[in-house]
Amino acid sequence: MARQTGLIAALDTQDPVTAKAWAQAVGPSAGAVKLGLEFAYAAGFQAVADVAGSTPLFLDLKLHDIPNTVGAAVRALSYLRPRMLTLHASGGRAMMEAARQACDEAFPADARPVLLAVTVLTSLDDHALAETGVTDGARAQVLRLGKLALQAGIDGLVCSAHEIAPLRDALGDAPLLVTPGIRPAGSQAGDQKRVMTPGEARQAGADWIVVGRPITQAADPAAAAAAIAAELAG
Ligand SMILES: O=c1ccn([C@@H]2O[C@H](COP(=O)(O)O)[C@@H](O)[C@H]2O)c(=O)[nH]1
Repeated sequence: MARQTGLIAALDTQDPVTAKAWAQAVGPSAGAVKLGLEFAYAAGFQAVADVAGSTPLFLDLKLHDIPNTVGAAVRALSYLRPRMLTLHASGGRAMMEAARQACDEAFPADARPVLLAVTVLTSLDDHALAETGVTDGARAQVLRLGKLALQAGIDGLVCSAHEIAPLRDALGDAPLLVTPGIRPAGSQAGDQKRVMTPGEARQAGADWIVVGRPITQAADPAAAAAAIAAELAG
């Protein structure tokens, strides 16, 4: 059965007014807004809540620390009621289990966020990954960390669209697959290395694509988001 692919708009800025304007612009096209390290560090967590408003919040904090600290952090941010929350799979099984346990304890059952484990950042190619000591390539590492994350009770994975097919072969249909590194045809890749277009990611079977600068740096962010949503609709 064909999967539906939704758009998450990454609102990477330090300015709450800009973020709010972008959130309104993408509202008709995006299923969630993503606020992350840049915005939270610059503007604070109350601004995160304000910008998201009633739009589902993808809170991209990429937690990565010892299990006790990550569990405590998850409890501390539960008041924000994120719909999705990220952590790094490379933090290990115990860290991910601590995050899952904290979610189960700190959130009401019907408001538990979807926990997403970042496997290999989409800004890394095989060469950059080898410099960190992982020498068998991004695909193998995504599969390794993806399996570990699911064993630890994580709901879904952040990966590039290139890894969707091998992940589905290995892990089946259940895990939610969320793919940044998305570039509409003709747009700049910038620091992203493992990229696909929105249409290619949809064909590959992404549940969600994450798109930032191709929307936020466009002359008309609302039109850019609408064009991506149309490409996803096929
Ligand atoms: O592997 C990852 C994990 C997270 N991201 C985040 O997604 C957006 C992408 O923004 P673009 O401007 O479309 O490149 C950004 O917020 C990253 O922090 C990622 O790119 N790759």
